[in-house]
Amino acid sequence: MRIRRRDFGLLRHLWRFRSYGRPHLGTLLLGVGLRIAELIADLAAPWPLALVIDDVLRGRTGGPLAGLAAVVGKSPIAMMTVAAVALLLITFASGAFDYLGDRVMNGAGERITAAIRSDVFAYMQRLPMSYHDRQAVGELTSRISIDTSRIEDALVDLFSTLLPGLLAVAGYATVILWVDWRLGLIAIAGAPLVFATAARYTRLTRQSQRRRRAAEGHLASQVAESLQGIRTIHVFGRHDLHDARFASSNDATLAAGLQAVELRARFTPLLEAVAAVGTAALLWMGGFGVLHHWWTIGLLVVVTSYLSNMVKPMRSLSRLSITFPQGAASAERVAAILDQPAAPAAPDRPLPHRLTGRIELCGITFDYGRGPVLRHFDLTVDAGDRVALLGPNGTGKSTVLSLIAGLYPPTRGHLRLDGLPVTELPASWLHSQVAMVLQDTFLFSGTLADNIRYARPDATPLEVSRAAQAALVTEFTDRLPDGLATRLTDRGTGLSGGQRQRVAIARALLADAPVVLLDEPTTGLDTDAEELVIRALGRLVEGRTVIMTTHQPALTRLATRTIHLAADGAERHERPSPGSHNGQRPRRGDPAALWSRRAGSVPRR
Ligand SMILES: Nc1ncnc2c1ncn2[C@@H]1O[C@H](COP(=O)(O)OP(=O)(O)OP(=O)(O)O)[C@@H](O)[C@H]1O
Repeated sequence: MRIRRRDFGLLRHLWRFRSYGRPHLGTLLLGVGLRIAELIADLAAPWPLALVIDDVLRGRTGGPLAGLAAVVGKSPIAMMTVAAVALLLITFASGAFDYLGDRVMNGAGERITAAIRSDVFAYMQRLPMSYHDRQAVGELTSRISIDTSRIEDALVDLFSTLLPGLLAVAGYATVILWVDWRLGLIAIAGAPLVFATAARYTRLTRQSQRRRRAAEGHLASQVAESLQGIRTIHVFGRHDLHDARFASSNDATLAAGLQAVELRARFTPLLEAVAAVGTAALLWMGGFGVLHHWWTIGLLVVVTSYLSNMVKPMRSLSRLSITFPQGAASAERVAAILDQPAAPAAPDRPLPHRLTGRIELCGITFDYGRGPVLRHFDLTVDAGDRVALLGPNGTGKSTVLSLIAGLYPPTRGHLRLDGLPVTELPASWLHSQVAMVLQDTFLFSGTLADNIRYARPDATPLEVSRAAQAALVTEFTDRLPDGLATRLTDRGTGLSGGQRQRVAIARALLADAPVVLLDEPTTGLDTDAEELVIRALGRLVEGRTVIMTTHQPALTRLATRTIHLAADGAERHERPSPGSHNGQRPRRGDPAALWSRRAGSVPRR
């Protein structure tokens, strides 16, 4: 059998997860021991029958069980009783070892999978945003949930099937040869053919499993996308479009699944047919030998029984031609996540407890991979300044905020907070200094209080409730029977846009970060909701450095400066904000003054 480079590649992917087995090595070895014990019991199983046939029915006096006859006496009843009891004990022992072996192996397998899943999830979560921008949610979900389980199957099979299977086949072959080498040679002559058949199927299955997992991953991403966009589907009544997309992915998955089923269905009968050739040869030549008194009937029964028992581990080994390629294909998909370069670790340096909030962007160029979005962009924001970034759609306003929040590193240029390069700051510290309110606030399942506490898990209930009050969240939660303890369902459905934004503001207030980024926080709200959100924002921006992007003139009342981004992401025109008293910063401690002023029109080019 020719082993291709690609085979090693696939096994390499599976092999790299071996370290997860290391903490469970003792358990896995215990499992192997139990499998060996089961094998020994199985090897002993045909001998009571041989005893009855040769020593009781045919009255033989010699043979391998002569010693036993000397112990229990030659009475046929005594020998048959011993044979029957032995058969029962051996069968029970084999069953018990089988049960314990399965529990030990599969238990270790479950733990190994849980550890792999948890590490892959943690690593994937921390991968840079540029990676997540390119990935479909469903595809990643499928890798974490399904592919890790397939790795488990392969790793468990390595210990529970491959090692014991090889031991069993070798054990049976050795014992058969020991019982009578001529009978043994006849019996095991067909084994190489069985292995050649299994090897061929392994190759075919590997390709089929790769296609199948890719199709399943695509199907999962279709489902996830449709569920995320379910509101839009309902609004436009385009269920038919998504039915069609799903059907196309489903057909591909079905075709790959049917191909796998076909391969699997063909495999076992073929293997048994190959094994039957050996059994038929043994039956004919073994019977011939009995007629010529080369060996006894009992011995022929034992060897025939061994040969048929040998098919069991062979069938288990043949299953590996499915689970191994399946596991290898899945390992390749999971390894693709782990092979993504992680965000570089920040250098160890002393950091201030709290930034003053000065932000500098010098000569920033940024490219998502489809051409520069920002070119040589400069902006300096003094501590306590409130800057509104304005400009047409797609000019890179949100991108500027994402860069300051450390979500992407600039392609070129320098971005500093209080003189510290953002790309060299530890993510957890940076997020404690920069709070962000987005246009679409994502709320997680849990209570409203949990969602507010998301920014600062150690906040006390009193602090959460104060933040909720300041952000005008209590204005609507006071009318709910459970108040802040109201549970939100998946993604926080059940709250209006304005209510969600006020929860986001409470979150940011609780974070108490010196820098606040507001990315179109009032978009899509009606005038009343907008007014409430702006009132809440007024409390949030007080005493902090703020950069906001907005198309809503009302929000620019909170700004001290407005900056217009031009379409090429570089050119800009800077004006004092109309709400800033000729460019003077509004008085601190008087946010009401900010939202009571009439919104002035924002000067445009
Ligand atoms: N994650 C991303 N991957 C690739 N391209 C992106 C990504 N986010 C934004 N872009 C592109 O970058 C450009 C700037 O987008 P950005 O959202 O920063 O603009 P904006 O000025 O905030 O627009 P708007 O006013 O519509 O919110 C757009 O052309 C957009 O298509």
